[in-house]
Amino acid sequence: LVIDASAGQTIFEGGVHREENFAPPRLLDDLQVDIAALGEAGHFELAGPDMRHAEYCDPVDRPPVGDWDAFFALWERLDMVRDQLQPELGPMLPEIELHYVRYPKGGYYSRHVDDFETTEPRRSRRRVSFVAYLTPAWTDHDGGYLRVFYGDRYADIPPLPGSLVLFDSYQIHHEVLPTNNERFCLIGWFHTPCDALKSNCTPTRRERHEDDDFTFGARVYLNTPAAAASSDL
Ligand SMILES: O=C(O)CCC(=O)C(=O)O
Ligand SMILES: [Fe+2]
Repeated sequence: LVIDASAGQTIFEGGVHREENFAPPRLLDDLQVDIAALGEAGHFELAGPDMRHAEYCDPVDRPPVGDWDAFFALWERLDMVRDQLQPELGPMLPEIELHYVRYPKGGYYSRHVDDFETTEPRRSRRRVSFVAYLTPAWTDHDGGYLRVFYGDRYADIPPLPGSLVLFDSYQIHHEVLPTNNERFCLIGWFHTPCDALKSNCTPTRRERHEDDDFTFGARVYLNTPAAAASSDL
């Protein structure tokens, strides 16, 4: 197991799983080199809407700079996480949505959810959100906590270097509190396949899947590798 065995159950129940030292210190060092090189190459771009103040970069489709092997090591570990979570959370596509994010001093991200109802047809939707925190050092004074909401209560999660945080993309409202220092992370989403013929696949009522099928509300998605392989994000 690449993360704690309790992770799938925690996420299934609408909790937040935190895994400390997901990226070991040496990998963290190399990832910082990678991010710095991509920054110098001008590969980061400001996110559009003003609810967030951060810059994003595609770590996969990149100019030939940085430490690809370090990024790839993190990507592989995340793919193992995806594999580990499938028995509890249902099938998730091998294509993973990924961004490096840089929050400058004063950066933030207002309260939001990562997946929401849509009337647009879609082939997959965000199922599990994850954030790998890649800032070299963090102290309480740096701020930039991830605030997660449970109804009218909340918890503040420190962006500890090398830690990984995972939660349900549809259920968990969250925000990034203003950071007092530059803050780096790799964020991304594991997608679940949708029935391409239906307009959307928003879960209305959650049920635990059984054997090879899993159910969100009224819809059943078959766990067939062929279906997963042919979908794109
Ligand atoms: O930076 C973080 O801790 C979370 C970012 C986030 O919520 C998002 O990009 O959707
Ligand atoms: Fe988010």
